Amino acid sequence: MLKTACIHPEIMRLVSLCGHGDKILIADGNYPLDSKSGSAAKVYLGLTSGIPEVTQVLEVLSEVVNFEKAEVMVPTGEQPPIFAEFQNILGGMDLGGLERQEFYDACCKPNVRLAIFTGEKRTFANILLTIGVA
Ligand SMILES: C[C@@H]1O[C@H](O)[C@@H](O)[C@H](O)[C@@H]1O
Repeated sequence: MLKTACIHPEIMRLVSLCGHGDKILIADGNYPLDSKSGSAAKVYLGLTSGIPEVTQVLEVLSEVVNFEKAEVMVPTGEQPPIFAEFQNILGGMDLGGLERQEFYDACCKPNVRLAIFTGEKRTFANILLTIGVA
């Protein structure tokens, strides 16, 4: 077993092919990943309801790559509590907010290189991350 934070072969391969400015989507279990992630490579990690959570995947990816920007899909009402968890994991980074359709559009752009589907049950628990320099 590898001693790296991430031991998933396909995710490690795809992340290693990314560079500064490329984007990675970690999506909740309700996100229409197949139709709303453009040409990004898709990894279906969701096993059952709630496993894994988006925050667990974010924690692991944050160990292997630097992120310089993070965007979330914002609902019309209250801000979901998971946004504070995202910020915490990302060392207090501000989150950019996109409306639902804007978020889908951003995720369909060619610079989104990897899209990860989780079993996350919480809604509006998607995060679009931009890779920074190492
Ligand atoms: C309305 C929103 O649609 C998105 O695709 C989902 O990922 C969110 O959780 C929420 O259901």
